[in-house]
Amino acid sequence: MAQAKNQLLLGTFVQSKTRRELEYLHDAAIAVDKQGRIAGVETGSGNVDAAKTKLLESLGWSEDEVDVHACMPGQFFFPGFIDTHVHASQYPNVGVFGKSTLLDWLEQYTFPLESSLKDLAKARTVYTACVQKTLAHGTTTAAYYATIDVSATNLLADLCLSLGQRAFIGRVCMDRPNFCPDYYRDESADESVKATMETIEHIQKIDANYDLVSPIITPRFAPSCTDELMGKLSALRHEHNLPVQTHISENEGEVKLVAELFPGKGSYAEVYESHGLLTPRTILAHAVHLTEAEASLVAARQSKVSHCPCSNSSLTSGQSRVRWMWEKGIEVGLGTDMSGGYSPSILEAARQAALVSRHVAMGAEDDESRERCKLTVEEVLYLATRGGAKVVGLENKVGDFEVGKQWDAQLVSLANVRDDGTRDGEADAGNVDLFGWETWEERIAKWLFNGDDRNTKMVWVNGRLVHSRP
Ligand SMILES: Nc1nc2[nH]cnc2c(=O)[nH]1
Ligand SMILES: [Zn+2]
Repeated sequence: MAQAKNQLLLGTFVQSKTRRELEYLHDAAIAVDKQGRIAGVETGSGNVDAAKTKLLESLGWSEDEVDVHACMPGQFFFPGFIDTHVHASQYPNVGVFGKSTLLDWLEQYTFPLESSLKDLAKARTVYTACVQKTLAHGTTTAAYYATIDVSATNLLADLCLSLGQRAFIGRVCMDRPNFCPDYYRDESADESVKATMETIEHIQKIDANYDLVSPIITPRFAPSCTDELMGKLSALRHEHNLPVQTHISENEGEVKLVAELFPGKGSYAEVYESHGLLTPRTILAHAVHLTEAEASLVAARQSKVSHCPCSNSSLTSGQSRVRWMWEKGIEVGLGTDMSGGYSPSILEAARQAALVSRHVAMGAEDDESRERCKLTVEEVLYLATRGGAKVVGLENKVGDFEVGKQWDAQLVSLANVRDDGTRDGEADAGNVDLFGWETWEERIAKWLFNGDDRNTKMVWVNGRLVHSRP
């Protein structure tokens, strides 16, 4: 959808440059055209007004042709977050998991809720709330699992399009009788493929070029799928050139179950490999208990990993080793994995990724590996943006502020504490207090560890303003 006017954003822009480095562009200007594409970036003019004039001149745009948005003190623009693994259908259950672990959690909490969303009125309420809430937390792209129900899944695609969130929509496939409950299962592999095809065709109708919303082939995970289904879904992704998402090695009981259900396959990763499901466009959620050989196989196939630290702690699944995966050559992004994870926020996932990496460090054998395991502020924010963009295959479109990319961004606002101890917008100012002496590195660290949706003032996708906080 084209915007009525070109836009000009002015002020400070912060983005991941590399895994290790954030880039700070001060007194800068970014021009966004009506298609939501970044048409120009001007830095180094010395002040915002000079940057604005220079950029307008270079593009041949006149000032009354553009909508201008300038940062206030304490504010900065940041790329939109990318949630590489999230179950929209589980949103009502966030925080509701008791002491369960994966397999009993699925049976007790998850399958009953997902199955109930065949009620389309309920699905509309849940999906609307989920998309609005994640947008409010700065998530501009989400790789969603819906449910097995085609109409409800298609509704999620419609809602993402109308509310303006970039999304991958997965109609969940699960046909294994001995694992999936009778009340929530595809009747056969062929039925599952047919239903998936209905969602693909629906999305082709509403967003022909997948500009905003794309289908994604979604075998739930190996224990819920027959060999026949996995083979057929692989053929489907090949035929329609589509990405794939599934779960892998999340929990030790699950890994053992896969060994029992697929004897002779060697490993969990080999099960997917044997069906052609490990592709460069495959997103594997969790990957907590991968062996060295499995990680090498995943790296060789260039499949990607969605790290879901909040979920892995909540369901007692384990500690995923991000540095180890990076060193193997695997690209990693972050997932909220709602409602395995209790939070809709990728900022929270980034914070949890930093903490979990410290737990991995505490189990390391020597000082050097202890230091190496720990993820920095810069690294977890890379996971949340640029890394996530690579995981979902959109690195040429989103994740940073290069010319030619789409304006998928958030305006972050931190509270300035006044001399008398009060702050602007007191009630809604959030938890991050700035005293004025912090370096930019310190401001970003304070945001990472104490920020929340109160700090996310505006959110754009494809140049369209999709959320604003009064
Ligand atoms: N965290 C999580 N793991 C899964 N494995 C299979 N299904 C699920 C799910 O819904 N959530
Ligand atoms: Zn999941």
